[in-house]
Amino acid sequence: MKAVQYREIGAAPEVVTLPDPEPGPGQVLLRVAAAGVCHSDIALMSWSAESFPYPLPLTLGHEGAGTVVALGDGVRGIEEGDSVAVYGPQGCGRCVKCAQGRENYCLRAAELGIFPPGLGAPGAMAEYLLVDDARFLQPLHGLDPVTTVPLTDAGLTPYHAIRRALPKLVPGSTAVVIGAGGLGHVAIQLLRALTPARVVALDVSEEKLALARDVGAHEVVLSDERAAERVRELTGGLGAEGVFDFVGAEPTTALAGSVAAVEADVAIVGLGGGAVPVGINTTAFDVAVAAPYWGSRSELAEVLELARAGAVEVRVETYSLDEAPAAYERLHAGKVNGRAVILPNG
Ligand SMILES: NC(=O)c1ccc[n+]([C@@H]2O[C@H](COP(=O)([O-])OP(=O)(O)OC[C@H]3O[C@@H](n4cnc5c(N)ncnc54)[C@H](O)[C@@H]3O)[C@@H](O)[C@H]2O)c1
Ligand SMILES: [Zn+2]
Repeated sequence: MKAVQYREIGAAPEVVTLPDPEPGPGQVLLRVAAAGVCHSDIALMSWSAESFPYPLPLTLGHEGAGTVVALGDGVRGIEEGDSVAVYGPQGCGRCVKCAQGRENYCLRAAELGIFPPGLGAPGAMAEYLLVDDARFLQPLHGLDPVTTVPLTDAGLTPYHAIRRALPKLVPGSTAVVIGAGGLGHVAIQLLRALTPARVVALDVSEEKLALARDVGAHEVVLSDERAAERVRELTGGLGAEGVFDFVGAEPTTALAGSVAAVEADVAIVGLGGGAVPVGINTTAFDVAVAAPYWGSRSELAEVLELARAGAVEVRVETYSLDEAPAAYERLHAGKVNGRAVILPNG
């Protein structure tokens, strides 16, 4: 089969030919219909050899959806021909987080060498994907795999972050979304569907601001040195009760801290390495700052239900497997509008 691999530290991803995988006991083989291109992969591919956490070569793609084509011994409850989305986080299967279906917070998995597809284990940017356990598969029930696949990360991650902040997002409140990219443009829609908050979206690109407006942001603000002041003005000087930073770099985490209202919930989702300056001497007391990671299995099921109800619609640009390296370049250059999705089987 053909697959997209990150093979060498600092090199661009490459399209290679690999043996077709076969399911072992308990495993499920998918013919991949769609694989999402996430900015986290770009962060990952910028790490040094010393800090790179996974074995190379690595088949990319931690957002995957496809059709079940073969079942390993002992797999029950799923049939060949089923169309499914893959829940990415993996767990040890024995800790409290795993029992709760919150494999995203299982810390033992990595210690045991159990990794998510595309983030340590072979990922979805290939014609076929092996999934270790049927409990990580969620039926699509008629959803289009191409527009649904980003929901496994670009939908699930903002959904998890927003759920934490729901008690703060009451009528009259404001939610700020920093970065209206793959995750951010879904976050805006989730905020509109789940909360009465006024949604203010920020980005450095006018095109992304147009997309943000198109998917439901009430206000858009260019993310420049005047942005904090603009957001403060829009909130009558009080700041926002929910702040979601999908960039996470120094300028945006500083912005996130400075637009937070008293008792705000600030979620730093982007992996840009910035920190939020909060303290008792700032204007915002009792701000809670969190760095949420991905989401739970039940939250993925909930996000898929929202898509079925028409509450979220991912904007996608589609590419063939051979075009995947070019799709990563476009994402790196900030040119992807919505989410880039690879179609490994054409
Ligand atoms: N915590 C998690 O579980 C998790 C999961 C998935 C992705 N991520 C991270 O979330 C971030 C977003 O991922 P994505 O795939 O949506 O990326 P993306 O490239 O699609 O979107 C990023 C957006 O941020 C905008 N942007 C860049 N600099 C900005 C600035 N200074 N101010 C405002 N906007 C700015 C870009 O124009 C772009 O629209 C990445 O850092 C990614 O690694 C984290
Ligand atoms: Zn991701």
